[in-house]
Amino acid sequence: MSNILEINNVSKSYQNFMLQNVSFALPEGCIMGLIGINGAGKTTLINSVLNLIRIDQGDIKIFGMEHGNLTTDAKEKLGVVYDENCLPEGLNIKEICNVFCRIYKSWDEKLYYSIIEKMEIPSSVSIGKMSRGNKIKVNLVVALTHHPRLLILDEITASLDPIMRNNVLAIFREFVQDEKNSILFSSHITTDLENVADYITFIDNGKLIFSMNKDSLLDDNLLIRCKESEFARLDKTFITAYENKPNGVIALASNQLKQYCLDELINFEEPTIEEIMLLITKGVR
Ligand SMILES: Nc1ncnc2c1ncn2[C@@H]1O[C@H](COP(=O)(O)OP(=O)(O)OP(=O)(O)O)[C@@H](O)[C@H]1O
Repeated sequence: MSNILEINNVSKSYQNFMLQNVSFALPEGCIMGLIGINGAGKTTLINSVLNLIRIDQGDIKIFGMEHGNLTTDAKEKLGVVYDENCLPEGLNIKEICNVFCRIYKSWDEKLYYSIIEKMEIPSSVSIGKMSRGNKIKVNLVVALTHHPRLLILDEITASLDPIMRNNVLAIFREFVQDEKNSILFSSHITTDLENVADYITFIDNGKLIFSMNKDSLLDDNLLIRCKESEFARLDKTFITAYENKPNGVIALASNQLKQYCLDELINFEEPTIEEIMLLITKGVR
């Protein structure tokens, strides 16, 4: 399995923020969720990948090519959707199709109308008159219709209702089924990522905390809720982060703790991605 996207030691600084030495790779046929709290650097990273901002250091390869030197064909194989409408507001569904079929060689009109129908997008109104969720959906349909190999999505699911989110997640699963296509998508809705992601990349304050297989992430970590006195007795070697709460302590620990902890009062749970993210971001490490 080769990598569709490779990010090596990427740094980018703004006056009050720095993306620091971020490295990770997205293999073919996989969905990667990019997580982090507001201002962590997700959009900065995505804009760096897309060469929309100039990075200070590092290198980024898409389809094995340096991201600033993509051929026209390679650019066609890239689908990008932001959390805002990037299509002309005055055009309706048919007019969008008429415009984009001239731009993309691989535009697939049949696919376009079939996803429009699947996503229940109103076809007679212009984009500008659509709801925010429908606007995002049309942007996603356009991105899918030129048969990209890599989809990059920045926080798009937050604008969709739960039923439509499920529809879209099913489309994502179908999209990567051929094991050639991949998706990098940032989201605050970590349950969506629990459903579809193969990998999770977590950045906090511009630093990469981890980029790893989702199943390993959930298997390797334990969540502990216990009294302060119980927490005091635990071997801290295995504690990744913890937070003092009014009714005790909540902690994230390595799965290895289970083998060494003989305290029967301690209850181990499988953490959610959100619990992992919040404890690492807000807890004591
Ligand atoms: N053009 C810019 N000039 C200066 N600072 C910037 C610029 N763009 C982003 N930043 C800063 O970089 C930091 C990271 O922002 P970024 O948008 O990448 O975060 P994010 O993780 O995508 O956040 P959110 O979840 O809120 O979308 C923020 O502190 C932001 O203010």
